[in-house]
Formats: sequence, C-alpha cells, structure tokens
Amino acid sequence: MTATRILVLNSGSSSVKYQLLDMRDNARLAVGLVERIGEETSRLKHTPLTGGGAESRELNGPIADHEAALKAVAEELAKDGLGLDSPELAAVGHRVVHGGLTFTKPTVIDDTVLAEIERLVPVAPLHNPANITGIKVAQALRPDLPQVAVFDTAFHTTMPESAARYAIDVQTADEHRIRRYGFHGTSHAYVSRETAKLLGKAPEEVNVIVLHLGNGASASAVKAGACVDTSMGLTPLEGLVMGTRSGDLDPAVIFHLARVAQMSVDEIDTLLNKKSGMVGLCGDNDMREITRRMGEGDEQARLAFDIYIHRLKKYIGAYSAVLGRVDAVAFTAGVGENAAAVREAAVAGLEELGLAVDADLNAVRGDEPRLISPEYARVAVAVVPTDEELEIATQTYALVNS
Ligand SMILES: Nc1ncnc2c1ncn2[C@@H]1O[C@H](COP(=O)(O)OP(=O)(O)O)[C@@H](O)[C@H]1O
Ligand SMILES: CC(=O)OP(=O)(O)O
Ligand SMILES: [Mg+2]
Repeated sequence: MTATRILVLNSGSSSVKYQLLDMRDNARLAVGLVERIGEETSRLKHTPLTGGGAESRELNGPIADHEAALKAVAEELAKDGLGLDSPELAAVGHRVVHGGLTFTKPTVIDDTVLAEIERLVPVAPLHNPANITGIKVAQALRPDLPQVAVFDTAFHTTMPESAARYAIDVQTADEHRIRRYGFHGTSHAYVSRETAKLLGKAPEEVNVIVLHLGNGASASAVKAGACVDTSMGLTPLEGLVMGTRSGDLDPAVIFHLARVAQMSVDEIDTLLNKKSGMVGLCGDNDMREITRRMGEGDEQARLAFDIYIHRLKKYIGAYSAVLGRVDAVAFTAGVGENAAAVREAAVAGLEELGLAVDADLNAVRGDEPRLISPEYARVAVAVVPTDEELEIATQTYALVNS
C-alpha cells in the first residue's frame, strides 16, 4: 500500500486545528478543532468525513495543555480507523510560525531543526511553543513517520532588505537578528496564487495585495508571485489592528508605559498582544459581535471598527505605492471572507487607486473565490478563501515524495 495521507497540525496559542487529507485527490478525511486549551471550558470538535454523513463529535471539559489536546485528537482519529498508526499515513505536516531566516522552504524535522525552532521561541512566544509540542507528541506516537515543518515566515524571505530592515543600528540589529520576518506566509502564498487563477493569469503576471484578516491579521504586497512587503515584523505584533493585538504604534509608548505607568516588560507584552486591538478598544474581538453592536448604535464598537478600517486603508494605499501597479486586492481569513461591511469600508473612497466594490457582489456568500468589484474598476477586488491546511499538506506531500 502506498501512503498517500497527510495529517496537518496547526497549533495556535490556545487552539489546535487539524485535518487529515488524502493527497491523491486532496480529499479531506477528517477535520477538527480544539479550542480554549488550558481553560475549564475546552472543547474538541471532530468531524470524520469518510463514509457519507459528516457527524461531528464534541468533547467538552478541561483540556490542560497542547499535549493533552493532541493526544485527544489522536484518539478521536483512531475511533474512525484514521489513527496515527495507519500505514496509509505518509507524514505529518506542522504549521510552524517562526522560521527566522534559517528556513525558506518546508523542512523535514530532525533534532537540529527542532532545536532551531526552539531557539526562535522568544520572537514567537504565543506560537512556536505550541508548534513544538505538536511536533513532539506526533513524534512520540509515530517515531518512524516523517514530520515536516511548513513555516509562516518562508514566503516572506523574498522581501528586499529595504522592506525587511528596521532603521535601527545595523550592528545591534544583526547581532540580535532584529528584522521584519512576516507571518501567515502559507496563506499569503496560497491566496495570491488563487487570485491569479481567478483572473485567468499566471502568478508571475500579476501584482496582488493580500489582506489576511483573521484573529491575527496581516497584509502583504506580492509582486509577480514573490512577496515584496508585509505588515507583520519581528513578531506577529506589528501592522494591522487585530483581534487582541495593537499592531503598529509609536515604540515610545512602551517606554512611557514602563517609566510612567510603572509596568513591567511582561505586563506590556501581555497588554499589547492579548488586551489590545479590538478587544482593548471595545471589549469584543469577534467581528460578528462588533458589527451587531454597531447596528444597535453602540459608539464604542463603531470607533473600534473605524480604527480597524483606517489602518487597513493605510496599508492598501502603502502597498499600492510599493507595487506601482496593482492587479488585485484579495480579502481572506475569518473576517476577510465573511465580513462584507469590512470589505466595503476598507475600499470606500479609494476610487483614485482604481478600487471599488459592487454592493450586490459583496453581499454574496460562498466558499469559492469570487470577484466583488464592478466591471469598470481598474483593480480587481476579490474574496479568496484561504486554505492553510491544504497548502501545508501539499507542500509536505511534495517534500516526502521528492
Ligand atoms: N460570519 C462572520 N462575520 C464576521 N466575522 C467573522 C465571521 N466568522 C468569523 N469571523 C471573524 O473571523 C475571526 C476568526 O478568523 P480565523 O481566520 O479563523 O482566525 P484565526 O485562524 O486567527 O484563529 C473571528 O474572530 C471573527 O472576528
Ligand atoms: C502568526 C499569527 O498571527 O497567527 P494567528 O493568526 O494564527 O494567530
Ligand atoms: Mg489563522
């Protein structure tokens, strides 16, 4: 029997998303999500997709950490005969958020690779530790199986130095590897390619601005298939306003909080990563709740929304300048794919840049890539659903078969 299945693990700071795929036809055999790891109200939702009906199973109750979460996932898969012991499994593909400058491609994980991912923990403290746990649990369950790391940073390694460097002392920057790495690269790569396809062009023929708006959010400028700029930096804190992260601010805010508000570095870190962004501005990080509150005339929610949109607009303008010629702007991830109000507001008033949204097209819901700009618009505006798991599986399968 040839092994054609790939298990993809996407371990986030408090969640694990996973998919089992058969790479002969990219079919999903099972998908699932563990949420609120470390809380009393953890939840595992597992959906086997083999044999017709997709009956989900839910486990509710405390799951202490990522190790417990991944073991529970392995048990659920085993119940459907899809366990890690299956001879049909070719590899496990892991989303690893920070690969520094070391990793520009998907990489088979050995002790040296794992040590390097570990060394990068200080620059991705919310993400890399969870990724490492995922790798170790999968290794323990199937020591013989190739484990492949697919890095969020990899797609951005083509950024020119002019975009990747901060304007700080070069020696200090080099000694501590301080530069802009960028994240969500698997999504930016996938979505920029899918956008080209939607336009009937090759990736090399188009310049695309990708807006990945999830809980974490980032923008990228993709020129002829290669990333030339992106909004996240040394860590996933820079750039757009996010669910719980501030994005861009004057770095002196940090000195001020330390000196005047007497906050510790760890307190400031928590403030900016977990208590800022939309949650800090209005108490909610879910765009559904924010737009609902706006509908009721809630001014705090409205202001938070306006701040979110203002930042987004600035990046669309900036990346139009960086690219010179823009063929498409693509909205993706939870907010980008679902929040029509965000898409409409982000593009409003940008006619001079060739951008416009057709209200009827924007209101259509669906899982397929689609255009939402009117025919006359110079730049295509599109909704292009991301699929990080499929992209990780594709890259993993290609590597183990090469
Ligand atoms: N129907 C919807 N309308 C508006 N926003 C939505 C909708 N569904 C999801 N979202 C937004 O998407 C976010 C999650 O996006 P996702 O890409 O899954 O994030 P992540 O991968 O970072 O966890 C939610 O926090 C919410 O703000
Ligand atoms: C890198 C990053 O911000 O990822 P996520 O959106 O999954 O938190
Ligand atoms: Mg995400």
